[in-house]
Amino acid sequence: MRRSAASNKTNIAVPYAITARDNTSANHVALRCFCRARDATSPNKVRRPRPLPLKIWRERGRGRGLCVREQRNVAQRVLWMDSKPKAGMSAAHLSKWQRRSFDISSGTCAPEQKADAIRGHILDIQYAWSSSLLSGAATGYLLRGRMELYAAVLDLDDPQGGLNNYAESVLHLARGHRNESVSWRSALTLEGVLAMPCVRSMLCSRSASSCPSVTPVDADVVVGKADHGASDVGSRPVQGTGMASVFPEPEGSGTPNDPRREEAAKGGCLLSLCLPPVSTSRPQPGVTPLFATGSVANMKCPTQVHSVLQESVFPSHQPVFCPSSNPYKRKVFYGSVEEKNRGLLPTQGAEARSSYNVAGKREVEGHSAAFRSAREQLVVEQQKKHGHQPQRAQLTAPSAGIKKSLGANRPRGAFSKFVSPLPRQEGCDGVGGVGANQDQLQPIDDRLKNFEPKIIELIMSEIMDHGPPVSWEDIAGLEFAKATIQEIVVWPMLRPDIFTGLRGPPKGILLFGPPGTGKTLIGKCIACQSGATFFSISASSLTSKWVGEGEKMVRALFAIAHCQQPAVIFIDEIDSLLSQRTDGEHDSSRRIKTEFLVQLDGAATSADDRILVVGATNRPHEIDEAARRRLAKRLYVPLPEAAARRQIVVNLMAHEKCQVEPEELEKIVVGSQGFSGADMTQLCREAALGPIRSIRVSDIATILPDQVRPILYADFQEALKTVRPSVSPKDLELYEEWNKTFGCGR
Ligand SMILES: Nc1ncnc2c1ncn2[C@@H]1O[C@H](COP(=O)(O)OP(=O)(O)OP(=O)(O)O)[C@@H](O)[C@H]1O
Ligand SMILES: [Mg+2]
Repeated sequence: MRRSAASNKTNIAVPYAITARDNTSANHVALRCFCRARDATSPNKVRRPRPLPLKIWRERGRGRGLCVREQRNVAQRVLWMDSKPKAGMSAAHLSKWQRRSFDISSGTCAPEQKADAIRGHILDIQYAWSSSLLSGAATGYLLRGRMELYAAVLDLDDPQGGLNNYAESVLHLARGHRNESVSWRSALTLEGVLAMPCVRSMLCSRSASSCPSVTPVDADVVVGKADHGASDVGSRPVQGTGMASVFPEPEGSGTPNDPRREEAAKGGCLLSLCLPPVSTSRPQPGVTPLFATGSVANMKCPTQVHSVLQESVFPSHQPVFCPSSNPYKRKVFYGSVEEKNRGLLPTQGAEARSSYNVAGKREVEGHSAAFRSAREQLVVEQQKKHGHQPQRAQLTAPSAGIKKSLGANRPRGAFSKFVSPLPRQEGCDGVGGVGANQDQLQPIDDRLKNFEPKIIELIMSEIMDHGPPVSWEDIAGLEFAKATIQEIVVWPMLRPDIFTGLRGPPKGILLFGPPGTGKTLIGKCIACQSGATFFSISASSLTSKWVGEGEKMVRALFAIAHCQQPAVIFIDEIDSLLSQRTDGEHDSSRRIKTEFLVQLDGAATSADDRILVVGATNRPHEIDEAARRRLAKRLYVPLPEAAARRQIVVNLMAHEKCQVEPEELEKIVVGSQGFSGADMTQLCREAALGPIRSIRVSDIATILPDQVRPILYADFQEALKTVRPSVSPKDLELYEEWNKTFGCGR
């Protein structure tokens, strides 16, 4: 039910309402209201407040439907009313709230009193919220104001006004003064205090006589937009000091009017410390230590102070980037740095700046500046190509801060979150934005505009970020397969200019062989080592119950891969997708196959495109002959030979406590003839359980990891009794046969 503003007003404007503002005049008004509420005939009695607004408040779901201001007013009133157990007590409670309000706003109160009063208010508000008298919004509003006031009282760096004087107590400990426990000795010494010059100088200025060992030094702190006028003397760098700053500072350039310094200050919370060599510096005449001048008082956010402390804990003399509480400032700061690094002109627009943001951050965070992933490279090239035409998404994106380019700038890693290729507004829920405003779901690349966003989303979710890193050394044996893959996949990605024409890589590879021989492992290795966008597609993700949907998926897959070049599409168990076409086959699966074959043939791609399809199967004979032709390089992944089996055991046992002599290892290798890589892994797992099985059941709960005996040859002997090869010789013959007929091995 809608209520008019006027009716709200009538209901809420009771004489007892305390205004939310804690200024003195507002409190006077409230107090006057309170006095008027007293019964004229019996002044000690307090008239009951009218219950209607409170009832409405409660009935309507704790103020839902009221604007924040109305909620605030009602909340104040509810607070007061609820803190009144009896009618006679109300005056006391009101006066308590009032007294605290006066304490908070008064200029004469001691900071301790102020802090107490604010704490009292906070407790009252919390109590009202926990008793379901206040809505979350009203509580948040009320608490926020008090928290800010509280923080202001606590963090004030004024010995008279501020409460947080940690240095005093630390100094007290460091001086070795006795405290409550006489026997306790502090391990802290002044010598042990980390080199934070400004703290030292402050400590020494406060206790000059008691800490002769500390060398006072000078510090220069540039903090956000701090006013350098009054405290400039203290913040001026001393010539000849070791400057640790983002911008290299030539000699004599540390003047207050230095444009770079101003730029740094614009960056928000950029903090640079000038740390002179401790042994040589003495305080300059007229240079006041930073803390004493009150410059830290200019640090409004606690994180800034935290940054100073961080510098003291990690005295690496590196520039400290204080994360600003204002994300916009942070963005601006990163932007400025990366513009410097990349030589972008400010006139090039927010689009260009934002698309470089991630790379810029990476540089700022100390990563290799030269490294650029394939996807980032693609974005850069696209920018160059269509420099004057901002991409579609960039035009439709709601703000520069959340632009994305088809996942190109996504953080990589096993646990990194999937980032949709579609621009999405803050607060828009639902993966893929299905059902969301279509205008906001425009794909970034024009080549993808004909595909439904949810299909693109689905395909993008199959892009495999680098999971647990797999290197070529992790794959035992399979030398021929590894060398061929490097030649086909890795080098052409590295040097596309050399691998052109006839040397151009094939469009498809088929890895076939018995189960558990490392085909999927090779796929993971390609994902890690090739530097290409790696799509790990399962056949099930390309099939759909909806007619025509499967083909669309296949088309979308290749279109996205086209946008994300160089790209590798890895299809594990490819036989289930590209099995031979038969007469009784379902129409939809036949169409998917056809579409896949068309795409694989490169109908929609040019010779310059770098899209490679890698299929893996242990049923190569079931693959459709047309698909077989298109997967031109068919590599046999056989059972591991003796050397490979040995390497698998050595690799796995390297992480365990193991005592196996070389000759015993040879016996294990001989005993595991016919085992696949997966079987060898299983053998090692079984052997690793041997030491555990030798522990008495009663000890298993208490034994320490160090007390578990190492894995011995005897454990392998036991394991060999239970682990059997998973590939039969008959199956092997089939693979060998197929390899001879269709394989590309020697
Ligand atoms: N050559 C190898 N080197 C090291 N480990 C291997 C090797 N081959 C197999 N393994 C081990 O076996 C496990 C299974 O291998 P993988 O999944 O790659 O087999 P696969 O060939 O894909 O089998 P399937 O055909 O059944 O899918 C791997 O995780 C790895 O631990
Ligand atoms: Mg596999």
